[in-house]
Parts: sequence; structure tokens; C-alpha cells
Amino acid sequence: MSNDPVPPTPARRGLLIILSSPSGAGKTTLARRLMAWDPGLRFSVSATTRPPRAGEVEGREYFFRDRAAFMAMVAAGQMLEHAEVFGELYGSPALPVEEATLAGRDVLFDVDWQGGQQIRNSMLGKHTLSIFILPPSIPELERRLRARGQDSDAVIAARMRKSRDEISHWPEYDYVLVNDDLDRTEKKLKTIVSAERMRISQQPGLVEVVRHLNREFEARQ
Ligand SMILES: Nc1nc2c(ncn2[C@@H]2O[C@H](COP(=O)(O)OP(=O)(O)O)[C@@H](O)[C@H]2O)c(=O)[nH]1
Ligand SMILES: Nc1ncnc2c1ncn2[C@@H]1O[C@H](COP(=O)(O)OP(=O)(O)O)[C@@H](O)[C@H]1O
Repeated sequence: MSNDPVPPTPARRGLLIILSSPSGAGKTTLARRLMAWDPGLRFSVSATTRPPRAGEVEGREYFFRDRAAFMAMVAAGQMLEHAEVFGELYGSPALPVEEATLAGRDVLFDVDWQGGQQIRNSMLGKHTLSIFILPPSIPELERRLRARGQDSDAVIAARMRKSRDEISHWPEYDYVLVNDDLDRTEKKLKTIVSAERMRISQQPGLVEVVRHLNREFEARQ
């Protein structure tokens, strides 16, 4: 048995980690904490036609594009997925995702339910992990949107109206977290990601480990 030719060990393909929630539930905050925890994780920076908020930096939070430039990227097949949310276009550029996952790095997406569906059904969507974040209550969701202090009353009202529709898609996700206490939710999120990385499908090197153990058994005989 120890003379068997060693099968080629397939390299690990990175996971596509999808985070969705109604606006204000806390996914941007949680995504930042996950990125700080694991510097190997790559954040998928989306393109959007929405104007930048105070403090947002081109290429860090988003690539800010006008409609024509955005649609040109779509027409050129450069988007892994794209959708209209709150009257603006949002999309995930495909190339950085392809490069990162080929190199074995996991990629984190902050996208709405439409993006989640399209990513799962895409060419790169074989290994996805999707997590939906719920707010503890609707008044608390509104409080958080206001506390963020970034949006006008009209924008907040539009986001609140849309949140029911977004929430209705929770059963499409692998995991659901209620983001009541931020630190506790962060811990749960990290637990989910850690466990997912230990799946057999995520550890192609296991073939070699077990082969080695078998060689050691044989050496004892
Ligand atoms: N489908 C899709 N949705 C996105 C993308 N980027 C962001 N979104 C979603 O668009 C919505 C609005 O995002 P944003 O304007 O940053 O507002 P916020 O989530 O309320 O802070 C959120 O549900 C995001 O998850 C993307 O590339 N594709
Ligand atoms: N568990 C929590 N408890 C209280 N405030 C929170 C919690 N999670 C996030 N927040 C706050 O709520 C606001 C909205 O969070 P954000 O991450 O921007 O949401 P989203 O990206 O889902 O729109 C922010 O001011 C953030 O600091």
C-alpha cells in the first residue's frame, strides 16, 4: 500500500463567504471585524453608482462609478453578479475573486439577497458559505440606521421599507445570526467561518496526512 503512486493533491480553492442583511443590521461592522481577525481574507470591493458617504474611500469601501461606466463593466462580462438596490446599481467584479480563490484565499462579500443568489449560481459558486444577519427588532434596526448618521430621513425610510423584503430571503442562507450583542455576534461569525474551513472539502491536504499515518502504521508491523 505504501508503494501506491501519490495522487496529485488538488490545491484548496478559496471559499466565497456571503454576508447579507437588511440595511442597518450590522453587516458592514461585522465584515470589518472579520477582516481584522483574518488578514488572509480578501474583501470583495463592489462597484456602485451610489455616491460616496463621508469617510468612504474609492477602492476601499466601493469603486464609485457612473451608470455608463458601471454598465460598460457589465457588458464586458467583468461582473460576477450585479443588481439594483435602493435605485442604485451594485456589482462584484469577478477578476479579484477568481484570482484570490485560485490562490486558496477566502473572499468576503457584503451583498444583498440578489447578489447572494447570483454568486451561489455562478461559475465560481461551488464553495460558498452564506450568512444572513437579522436585527433583534425593527425599532432597533431603525435606531441603528439613524445612529449611523449617514442618511437623510427619506433614505432611511426607503431602507426601512425594503428591509422586510430583504429579511424574507433568510431561508436561502446557510446560517442566520441575530445581531443583538455585537461582540457575541462577532464571536459566532468567527466560529462559523472557522468550522467551515475544517470541512473535508476545504482540506485537500488531508489525503496526504492520512497517507502518512498509514505509512506509520505499516512501519510498526
Ligand atoms: N448585489 C449586490 N449588492 C451589493 C453589492 N455591494 C453592496 N450591496 C448591497 O447593497 C445594499 C446597500 O449597500 P450600502 O449602500 O453600502 O448601504 P448599507 O448596507 O445600508 O450600509 C446592501 O444590502 C449591500 O449588501 C454588490 O456588489 N452586489
Ligand atoms: N449589535 C449591535 N448593537 C448596536 N449597534 C450596532 C450593532 N451592530 C452594528 N451596530 C451599529 O449600527 C449601525 C449600522 O451598522 P452597519 O454595520 O453600518 O450596518 P449595515 O452594513 O448592515 O447597513 C452602525 O452605526 C453600527 O455601529
